[in-house]
Amino acid sequence: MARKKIALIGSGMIGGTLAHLAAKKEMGDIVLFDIAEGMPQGKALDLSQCGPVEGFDAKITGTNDYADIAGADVVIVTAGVPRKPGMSRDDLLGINLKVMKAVGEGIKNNAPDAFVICITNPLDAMVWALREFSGLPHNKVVGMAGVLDSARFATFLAWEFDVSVKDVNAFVLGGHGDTMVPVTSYTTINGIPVNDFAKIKGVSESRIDEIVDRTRKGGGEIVGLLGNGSAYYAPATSAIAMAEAYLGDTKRILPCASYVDGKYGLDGLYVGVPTMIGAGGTEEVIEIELSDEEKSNLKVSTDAVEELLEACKGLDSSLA
Ligand SMILES: NC(=O)C1=CN([C@@H]2O[C@H](COP(=O)(O)OP(=O)(O)OC[C@H]3O[C@@H](n4cnc5c(N)ncnc54)[C@H](O)[C@@H]3O)[C@@H](O)[C@H]2O)C=CC1
Ligand SMILES: O=C([O-])CC(=O)C(=O)O
Repeated sequence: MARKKIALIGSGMIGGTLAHLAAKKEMGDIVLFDIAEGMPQGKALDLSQCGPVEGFDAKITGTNDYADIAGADVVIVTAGVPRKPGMSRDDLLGINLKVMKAVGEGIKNNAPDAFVICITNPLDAMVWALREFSGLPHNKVVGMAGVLDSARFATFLAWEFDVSVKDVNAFVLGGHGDTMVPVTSYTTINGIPVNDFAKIKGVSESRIDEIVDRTRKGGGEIVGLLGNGSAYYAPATSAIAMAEAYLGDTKRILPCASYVDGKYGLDGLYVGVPTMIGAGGTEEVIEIELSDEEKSNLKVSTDAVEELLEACKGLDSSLA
């Protein structure tokens, strides 16, 4: 059986990390694409030379030509610009929307059968625009954010309770902005609801609220510390988990920016919801019961995404 092919559009910090992870896991052969000349080729050479040390078989190539992504099984998109300290993700909308247009056309013309995972910010608007520009089916285009946001929530909870991260099952819904919705009612420590666990451990409700707030601002905290660019290790590993679910047809239930049309009272929007990923792409959006407060928090978050979609339509008339 031929090896799988993974195309990475954007070979910057996340793109390079994705390539390394995918190679180490022998997920398939890897094509690094970027508009910067020489850079994807250089990264591909460098990464190839990890093979003998780490013991992986993967052909890694770099390119500036979309024709080289032909036949890709999975395409992961990080092309565009990251934010700088003091900026919000939404400030990237204008510049990254143009990038999504070029990338969407490149995918449509060269890898129309791929499962496409978008990472570029502002995430929920960019994945929607990428789907529109590429014309691929909605179930084959998804955004990565919820796996990362949930991993941040889980990390902070594990630190607070001094327990293994493996036992923390944390859950974040909504858009990938500061209005995202960490859902404590669905967050457990190996099955024990987090609020019950907090009582057992003598952790106050206000401390849990602080952790929720830190999760919401988790991306900005790293942007502020790095000073130049944004997080890339955890974003890359989160997208790889989604790609593995597709390639292995594992039917994992992951929080993804999926196309929601009808459920959660939403009308044709990409936003973070529990999603089953298998060989069919995003096979099912799972609608969970939410409290009135959680519903109203989700509405604030989805309203913010809707505003961004309107802004996209204003900037590019082909989206209107
Ligand atoms: N969804 C999420 O949870 C997260 C999203 N991000 C976003 O991911 C994106 C990428 O982040 P990094 O890899 O750190 O940025 P980076 O700047 O290191 O890499 C981006 C790459 O895109 C390339 N590029 C620009 N225009 C292009 C085009 N038209 N076609 C192909 N390549 C193009 C650049 O040359 C650069 O190499 C940013 O928008 C960032 O905000 C970052 C972290 C988490
Ligand atoms: O904060 C940013 O700009 C990058 C990002 O989306 C994240 O790390 O969650």
